[in-house]
Amino acid sequence: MSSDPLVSLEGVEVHFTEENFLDFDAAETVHAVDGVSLDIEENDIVSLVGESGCGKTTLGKTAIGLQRPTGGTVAYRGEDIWAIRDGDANTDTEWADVRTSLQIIHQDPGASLNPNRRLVSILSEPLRQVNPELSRSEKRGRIYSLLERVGMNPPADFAERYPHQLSGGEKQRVALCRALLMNPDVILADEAISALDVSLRVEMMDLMLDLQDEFDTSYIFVSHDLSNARYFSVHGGGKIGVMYLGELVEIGPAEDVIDDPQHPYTNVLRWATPDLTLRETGEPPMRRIDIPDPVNPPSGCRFHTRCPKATEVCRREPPADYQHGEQTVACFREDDAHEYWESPELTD
Ligand SMILES: Nc1ncnc2c1ncn2[C@@H]1O[C@H](COP(=O)(O)OP(=O)(O)OP(=O)(O)O)[C@@H](O)[C@H]1O
Repeated sequence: MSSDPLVSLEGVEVHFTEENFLDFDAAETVHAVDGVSLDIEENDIVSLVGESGCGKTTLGKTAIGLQRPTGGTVAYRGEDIWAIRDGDANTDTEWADVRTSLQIIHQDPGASLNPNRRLVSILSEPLRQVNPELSRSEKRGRIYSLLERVGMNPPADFAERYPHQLSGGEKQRVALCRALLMNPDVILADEAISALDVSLRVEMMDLMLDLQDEFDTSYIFVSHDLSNARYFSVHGGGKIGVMYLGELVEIGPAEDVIDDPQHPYTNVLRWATPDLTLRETGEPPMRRIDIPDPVNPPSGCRFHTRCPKATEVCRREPPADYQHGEQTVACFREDDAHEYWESPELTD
């Protein structure tokens, strides 16, 4: 067995260049992800949180090989996945196997389930790919037992239904079954519970966690909702990674990040999550509420334009990653000897 992480991102950057059809010289580059390094281990859980547009989905898709990075590397078990994809790697690893190992479930499962096929046919497809040796009745047996396992009873009845005959929660369970039947190493759950009724969200997260051990998989859980990310990562013993304008500003064990946030932006997210009942004051702990444009991210620390703790040096210099216990934090405040402490406070 290799000791390499399952998936390892090193200095990953994803920039999207958008043409301006009125002025071809004025193409704009969106800095969706910048300089992110992150490891996903076996049976790991990493929840990615942050405001809309901060790059969570792009980072998740990059980690599972659905988005090619414009800079940095993404390795699967120590091998560069894009070199495998391009046939440039000196390896026996096949791109098709990498693709099978890295799965996704979306916010809208309905869109990814073929409306013209019954569930038994939708769920036979991954088995055909991964276990071609199974007979028809063995496939059916596996599908029934998994449907039963995710609470869709009686399975023989559900197996004959079409996607439009299912509720949103049932569709999401089918999407989860389909991903699991691929026998994946990692599932990217991209806002996978956000569209469900609040009462069903915890049920779905519990189901995903129960199935994690049985199927030996890791999750990258993308959510704009810190309380869901907390539930998922705390119950699964995983991490929370906080993103701001394309950068990972804090990552660590879920309880540490929630109970003892080190980055001033993590504090804002915590403040903005009423479920956490952690609001200490009526005012948000930041100087401005507007999010800067990812086409033109601020210099230095990207959060300096809103940060209540920013000093002149934050405008000038991007902070390094500092270690605070098991948390990794991109903020000068972690370094007692940094010139930050002598630098004049930003007030504009
Ligand atoms: N294919 C694309 N082409 C151009 N820009 C893109 C593309 N995909 C994403 N972006 C931009 O990249 C930035 C990050 O988007 P992303 O969807 O990763 O953020 P997010 O944190 O997942 O947001 P949300 O929670 O709203 O889904 C945004 O500014 C978005 O508009």
